Amino acid sequence: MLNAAETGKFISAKRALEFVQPDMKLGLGTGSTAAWLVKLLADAKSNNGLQFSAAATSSVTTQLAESLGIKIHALDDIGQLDLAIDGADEFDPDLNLIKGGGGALLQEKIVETAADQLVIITDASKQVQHLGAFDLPVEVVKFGWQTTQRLIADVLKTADVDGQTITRRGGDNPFVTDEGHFILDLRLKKIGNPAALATALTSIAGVVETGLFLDMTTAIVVGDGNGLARVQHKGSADWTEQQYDLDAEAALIKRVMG
Ligand SMILES: O=C[C@H](O)[C@H](O)[C@H](O)COP(=O)(O)O
Repeated sequence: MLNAAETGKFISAKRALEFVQPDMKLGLGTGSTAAWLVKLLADAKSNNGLQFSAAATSSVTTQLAESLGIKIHALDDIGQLDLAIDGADEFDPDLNLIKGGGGALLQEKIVETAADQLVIITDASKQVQHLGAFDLPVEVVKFGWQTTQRLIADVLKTADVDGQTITRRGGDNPFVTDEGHFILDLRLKKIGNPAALATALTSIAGVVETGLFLDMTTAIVVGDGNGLARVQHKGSADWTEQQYDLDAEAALIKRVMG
């Protein structure tokens, strides 16, 4: 019923549900993998009585969650979160990430730095040895954005990084984030020192945030198309594995797909 990629996303979201305890305050991520989580949480709420409160990382996730009966609270009302669960565009062996492929990096970083745990749900295609194969999203304010773009190019030159800066489009116009900013995607291929690059970029006044999520992940869940979920916790080299029976999951998949 689902292709291998979607099955992997479903499996990682399903495995991540095991991190959720009753009455937790949750941060809900953005993207196609996080959408599975939102659907599974809505199902657990209505069919198993799971109680939780939630803040969201984007208008898209807010809309999806509320359409499924999950009330979304303002982050400032809900306060410190117990757990945030989100997807990623890339992860490295230290569980550092590139995020923002969907343009939600700023709200994601605000929500996820306010969470005691960050669980990343993903699949093996996102695993890299060095970050940077995925273009690095950088959120910039509209005012003077082309000047900011030039200053970013200078930073790359100074750091001896051979990179291009591409303005993200949304149709004929630049893509606009939930916070009213633009996104510049940096085509770097390989980021030698992610922490130094993040510091250099965010020292430019027009840069709001980067898609480098460093030292934030507490656990990563990697799902695959055969129903295998692998989990690694920060600071451990070990993976634990759990095999799901896809035939047994078929009814749940059908139910949450609506
Ligand atoms: O801005 C978007 C987010 O950072 C997403 O979590 C990321 O792009 C991964 O999305 P997906 O699960 O659709 O691959």
